[in-house]
Amino acid sequence: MPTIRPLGPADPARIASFKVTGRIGEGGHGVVYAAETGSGERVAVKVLQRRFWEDDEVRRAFGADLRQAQRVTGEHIARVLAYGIHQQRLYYACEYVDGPSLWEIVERRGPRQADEIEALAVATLSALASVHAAGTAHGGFKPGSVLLGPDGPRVIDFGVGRALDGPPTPGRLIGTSPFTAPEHLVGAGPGPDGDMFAWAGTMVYAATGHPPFGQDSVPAVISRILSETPDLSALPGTLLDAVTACLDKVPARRPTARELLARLTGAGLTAAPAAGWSAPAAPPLPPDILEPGLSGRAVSSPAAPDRAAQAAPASAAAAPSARTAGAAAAVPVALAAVPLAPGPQEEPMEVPAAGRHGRGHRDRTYVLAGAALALIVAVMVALVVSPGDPPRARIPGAVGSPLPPGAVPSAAVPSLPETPAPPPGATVEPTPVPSPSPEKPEKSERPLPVAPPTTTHPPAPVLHVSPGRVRVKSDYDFAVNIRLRAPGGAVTWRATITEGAVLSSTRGRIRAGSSATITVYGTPYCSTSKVRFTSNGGTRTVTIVWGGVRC
Ligand SMILES: Nc1ncnc2c1ncn2[C@@H]1O[C@H](COP(=O)(O)OP(=O)(O)OP(=O)(O)O)[C@@H](O)[C@H]1O
Repeated sequence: MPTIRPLGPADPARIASFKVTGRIGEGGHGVVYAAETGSGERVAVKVLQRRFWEDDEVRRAFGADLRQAQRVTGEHIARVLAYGIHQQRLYYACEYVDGPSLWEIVERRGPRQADEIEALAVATLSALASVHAAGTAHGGFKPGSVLLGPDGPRVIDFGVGRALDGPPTPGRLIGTSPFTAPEHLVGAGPGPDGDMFAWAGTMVYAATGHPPFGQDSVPAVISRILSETPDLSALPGTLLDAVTACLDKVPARRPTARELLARLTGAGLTAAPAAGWSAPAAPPLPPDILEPGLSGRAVSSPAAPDRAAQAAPASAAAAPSARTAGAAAAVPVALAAVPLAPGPQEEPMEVPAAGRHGRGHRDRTYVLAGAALALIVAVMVALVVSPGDPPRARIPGAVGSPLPPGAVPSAAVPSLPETPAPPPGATVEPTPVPSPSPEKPEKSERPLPVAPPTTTHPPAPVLHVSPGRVRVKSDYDFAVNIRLRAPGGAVTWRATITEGAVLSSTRGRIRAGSSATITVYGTPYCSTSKVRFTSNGGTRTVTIVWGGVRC
């Protein structure tokens, strides 16, 4: 089972509606936390690095791809439960799988036995078939994407790789894993065919402990992916044809997950190994052991106890097999621009310009579709503001367009209610009266009239709440600014929000006569978020109805 470490000072206590309970690990894209839902169910929440949130293109793709991923269900899937934005970071929550990844288990215990690999093949093909049937692709399948839970393998992170790799541009390589399909190396976007290539590589990894095309240096691995046939002799014979077919350099010639699944189950293979899943616990790996990536660094592997006993061929170690090595020289791909020692795994690698297709086309489609959806969505968003308890006033989402009939009732924008009387405990202090100074003799001997002592009320604190215009950047990316004002005395406020959105800040103090603005980031469709402000200037509730085309 994954080791859950305590949270550090920089870790969040909550992510949207999830209560964060510990830190599971950190990958190339972000940090994975253990968390709980309101009903105490354990989930894994991955919070991506901030650079992804900052990239408009990635944010848009993330929303579109995760929405599709949310529809994927299946026995061997860790379902995506929610996704959104948390403190300027993209996150997604998925089912927690109580087990190590295939990568961790192979690093610890060495290559897997034939029956386990066969079961792994069936389970992961079943998962990929579900992903592809939902109209999406995994986009980053690798040994780290397969978690070995107590009830069998579960595939995680589907759809995410597509979003995060970004669109192909001349000179930028898509995919940074040694399991990447050749077409991605020359600019095509991730898709089901690429998943099949990565699936085959993952099976080779399970059987040998090494990616099929090695992991020694970036140019060498790219070169082999593009032109060589790996050594598959360690695979169980039952999988040889399937894996060979999936490693075809021509994407269209690879079988689909569904076809392969039918073929393998037809031949009697099942998703359960003969001895059953042992759900082996993998102790945490030392920090210097990284998951195989085209990082330019070889993965150092500790001498695992049962590894030596496995018959992993020496030639299948980090270097390619003898059978594949010779062909590398013949590859006509100019790799001069590829850095030999690239930075972190996530950095895009430079390759000679390639054609723009695949993801580029998909992205353009998303942009257009997103714009159209955004327009539709924009007119279906409504805000409701109330001064604490109902009845609430309903106002349209101020997007400048009439709402479609039946979507959200339109109404005039009401003026926001004031908090009436000052709080009963307000102190009233007398205004100090200057006493005549003995050092300064008065010109007149007649005593000046002394004003009777006065008392003034300091301005009573009152909180005004004004939701602004709903900003719809894409069919996924909604935000509402809420302006808080303190026209009377200083106001100290706290905000809480129900599920489905994230606040830019949850507490603050506004000086008398000043204002502050907070942002509510909305994520899912068809839900309602309530932001409740409690303060010494009254309680206010803003109800946001996130409309959408699928409501
Ligand atoms: N749903 C989950 N349930 C339990 N553990 C998980 C889940 N998802 C990820 N983990 C664990 O969290 C840790 C970090 O996972 P992560 O996916 O970030 O690693 P990675 O594959 O190296 O990253 P990346 O895909 O970003 O390069 C791993 O130990 C992984 O097994």
